[in-house]
This record gives sequence, structure tokens and C-alpha cells, in this order.
Amino acid sequence: MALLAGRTVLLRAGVRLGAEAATRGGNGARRFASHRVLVEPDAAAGIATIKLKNPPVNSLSLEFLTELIICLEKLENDKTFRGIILTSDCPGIFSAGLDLREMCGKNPAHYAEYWRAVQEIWLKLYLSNMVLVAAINGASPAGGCLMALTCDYRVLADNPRYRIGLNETLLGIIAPFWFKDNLVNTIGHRAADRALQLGLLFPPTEALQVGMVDQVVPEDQIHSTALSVMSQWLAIPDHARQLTKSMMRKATADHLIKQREADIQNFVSFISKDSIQKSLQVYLEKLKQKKH
Ligand SMILES: CCCCCC/C=C/CC(=O)SCCNC(=O)CCNC(=O)[C@H](O)C(C)(C)COP(=O)(O)OP(=O)(O)OC[C@H]1O[C@@H](n2cnc3c(N)ncnc32)[C@H](O)[C@@H]1OP(=O)(O)O
Repeated sequence: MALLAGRTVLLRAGVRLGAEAATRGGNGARRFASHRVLVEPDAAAGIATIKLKNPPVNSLSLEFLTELIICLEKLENDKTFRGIILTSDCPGIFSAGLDLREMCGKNPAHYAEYWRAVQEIWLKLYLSNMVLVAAINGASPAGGCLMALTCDYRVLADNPRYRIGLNETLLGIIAPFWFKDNLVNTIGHRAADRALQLGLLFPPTEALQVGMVDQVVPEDQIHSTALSVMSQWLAIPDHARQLTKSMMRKATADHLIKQREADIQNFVSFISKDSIQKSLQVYLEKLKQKKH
């Protein structure tokens, strides 16, 4: 995949992305943005803040995931940056998780392409050499929670509506083994067993108690807290921290890498089942009717 600044690019995945915009930020650093992924660089500090902007709920569509993957590749390859703060530009929502419309009423080739992108974003985030701090400023169910779980540190804004967890069973679907592995590594086996089976979405106090997040702070302090955590982590020599991160995470990532194709086939056959399609459609319909 290649990104040509200022041009429209056609990606291997067949997703057409709009032109990349580049402007100068307040500190003179280059600010770049795709349609849905805003990047605010602070070159002097070596930190880039990624703001997810796919309204209304930052659902992870194929196009959105593709933009995010490209953005992470660019930052990973740019020696200026040693840390990323991952946050949302959509008020009250970090991310609603995978886009249910990508998993409903499509063909097997589409499901396979979509799932490969989901795997890719997880691997990119989970194995990033940079320090990743999630500044979770909104609700964060399922795939939204998974993205946060890939980070090295999670700060959650203190608002009871901002629930976080892997709620897949509530939709009649099953979190894949690598979602489970990531959760177990974060909160331990017993808590993950309970949380996954019940599809628990934890409000901030409980999320902190169970270890799903590392810190809960008033909403207006979320970015400053993320910055101060980042500076602690960046005080560690990169090579030592990176090798340690890799030692801690490699086995979990390899578990997926070794069976990526089988995992895709498993997803495609599961999601194509009539009963699963029906459950997802009913769930989507309920979401839509909630307002009326
Ligand atoms: C081996 C097989 C393995 C299969 C594993 C598959 C793994 C899947 C992991 C996932 O991530 S599945 C997605 C799970 N996500 C959710 O359950 C979240 C659902 N959404 C919500 O709970 C709420 O929307 C919210 C995030 C709490 C926000 O609430 P709010 O009241 O602010 O907004 P809404 O009115 O509910 O939604 C606005 C708008 O957005 C649509 N929408 C919400 N979530 C999604 C989504 N995940 N995908 C697609 N669209 C979504 C919602 O339908 C509304 O649409 P409308 O057209 O404006 O009515």
C-alpha cells in the first residue's frame, strides 16, 4: 500500500482514499489528515495525537480502517515520532467498534477483505514500536475497546456513559481468540472469562477496578493526563522499552500471525451463517429504533 501525498490513491484493498491534506500546526509542525483520521503532530515532543473522526460513532468501516492503517505506517516510519495518543474527535464516543454494516448482507470476498483489515489494524497497534496511550473520551464497546487494549496505557474520562468492554456475546457473536488473548493479558484470566461470557461493558469506576483502564480522570483532564503519562514512558530509552514490549507481546501476536488465513476463513464462514446475519440485523435495527 502506498500513500502519495496530495493525490488520490487506489489501495490494494480496492478502497479509494481522498487526497491527503497537509497544513501547519500551531507549533509549526506539519499537520496531516486523511478524511477520517486527524493527526496533530508535536514534533518537538516526538508525539502525534491521532483523533478518530468517522461520525457519528467512529464505527470501524473498511475505509476508515484502511486510512488508519496508512496513518500508523507513516508515523511508524517517521523517526520524528516516538509516541502516539489515540483519541476521538466524535463527542462522547471513542469508537462503536467494528462497523456492523460491513458484516451484514455482503459477500464472502468482502467479509474476508474486511477481516484482514481488522487483523491488520490490531497487529499494527499491538506491535507498534512507539508508546501508545489511549485517551478514551467516550463509549468504547467491542472493537473500540480492542483498539484501546492494544495501547500501552489507557486513560478513561470519568463519565458513567463511557462504558468499555468486549460485548460481542450480546450481539450473538464471539470474540475471536486474539481479542480474548489481548483481554486476558490486560485483566487476567478469571476477570476476562466473566467479562467475555457476559459481554460486560464497564463504567469508569468498574473499568478501573478490573484493570481494563489504568486511570480515570475528569473529562477536561484527559489530554493533559495522556501527555504527562506519555512523558513518563518516553523517559525510558527506546531500545530497552521496545525490546521489552516485544518480549511481552510477541507470543500473543504470533498466535494470530501463524493462523491469519484460517482465522479469516473462520470469520467468513461464521459471519455468513443465516442465524448470525439475522442476529446482527436485529441488533442494528434495535440501535436504529432506540431514538424513536
Ligand atoms: C469467529 C467470528 C468472530 C466474529 C467477531 C466479530 C467481532 C466484532 C466486534 C465488534 O466490534 S461488533 C460491533 C459492536 N458494537 C456495538 O455493540 C456498539 C453499538 N453501538 C452502540 O452501543 C451505540 O451506538 C453507542 C456507541 C453507545 C453510541 O450511542 P449513541 O446513542 O450516541 O448513538 P446511536 O444512536 O446508538 O448510533 C448512531 C448511529 O450509529 C449507528 N451505529 C452505532 N454503532 C454502530 C456500529 N458498530 N456499526 C455500524 N453502525 C453503528 C446507529 O445504528 C445509528 O445509526 P442511524 O442510522 O443514525 O440510526
